[in-house]
Amino acid sequence: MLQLPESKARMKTLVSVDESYELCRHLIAKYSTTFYLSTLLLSKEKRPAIWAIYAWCRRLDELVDGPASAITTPETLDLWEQQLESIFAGHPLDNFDVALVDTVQRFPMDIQPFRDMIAGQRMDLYRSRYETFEELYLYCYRVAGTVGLMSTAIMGLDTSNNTAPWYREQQPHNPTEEEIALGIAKQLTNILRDVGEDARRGRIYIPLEDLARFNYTEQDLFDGIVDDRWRSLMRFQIARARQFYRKAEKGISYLASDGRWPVWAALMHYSGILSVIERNDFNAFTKRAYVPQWRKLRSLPVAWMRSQVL
Ligand SMILES: CC(C)=CCC/C(C)=C/CC/C(C)=C/CC/C(C)=C/[C@@H]1[C@@H](COP(=O)(O)OP(=O)(O)O)[C@]1(C)CC/C=C(\C)CC/C=C(\C)CCC=C(C)C
Ligand SMILES: [Mn+2]
Repeated sequence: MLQLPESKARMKTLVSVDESYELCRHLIAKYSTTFYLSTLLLSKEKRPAIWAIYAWCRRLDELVDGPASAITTPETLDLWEQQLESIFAGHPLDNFDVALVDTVQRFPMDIQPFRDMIAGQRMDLYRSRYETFEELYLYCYRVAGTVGLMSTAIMGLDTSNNTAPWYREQQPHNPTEEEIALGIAKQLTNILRDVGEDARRGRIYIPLEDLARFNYTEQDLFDGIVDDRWRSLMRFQIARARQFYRKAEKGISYLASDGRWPVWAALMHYSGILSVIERNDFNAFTKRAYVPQWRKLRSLPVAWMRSQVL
């Protein structure tokens, strides 16, 4: 179980930078094999930095989502925020933070996306419904769009894409919106895949305005009713998520070349979850939509081709 660190006063000597990256590597490999495998396609310098970011995000998410979430309060997140400030000031307070301090020094990045993610996790402490898509979008930006901004700071951009004559007059394209779009698409996908699990915890992320549009009630959702109203509602949600994937795809060619393959691979895997939901006749309540390992492996050469030519 992940825990907040002991208080500063009781802090023991921290591990070395290498040992800390190893802790982060273990954490990502344990929680998310697919993310972990995608990071192996990155250069040796960038890979551990992504692990450090992942570990910070995952530990934060576990505070509000994991087994110890019952004892997480807004004050816990205040503490986490103070710890973040300390990381950016160069002072790690626990063994995982040692790697992140090294990462933010080697790959200068803005602290704001990290603060925004804490704000997103805070929303999970007091909200279990979203009235409109605009409200849900803010949540998705905070808990997932921010990951795009953090990761791109490490993966880097390749400005040689901006050398065509028509760029001379303009600012080079900065793919911030596309970076965020991939996080949004991924989060919308998570929401559709986990709809049953979330309902069992009393949570509904699908905007209530959408439920109303398809004449589907909260009670129907808690009862796991799969009928034509539900199928139409899900088709609508899936189409929306795919719009964000399409937007994200347009930004990948602006990434430094070693980042394009892993990002294509990750994108194809997440968007594949939507197709599995369709194949399951939209029954996300009792059938967990997952992409089998062989299919993920099969998509790697296609992801590579796309990373070379698109
Ligand atoms: C130009 C362009 C397209 C650039 C690409 C930018 C890029 C690499 C974007 C990555 C976007 C992305 C993969 C976002 C992940 C979002 C995510 C998984 C959010 C999860 C939130 C809470 O959701 P929930 O509780 O429903 O999920 P679980 O069931 O608990 O999983 C998060 C859990 C927040 C915490 C996020 C993470 C732990 C993921 C961090 C991932 C990385 C740092 C790796 C990204 C790197 C690559 C190579 C794809
Ligand atoms: Mn979670």
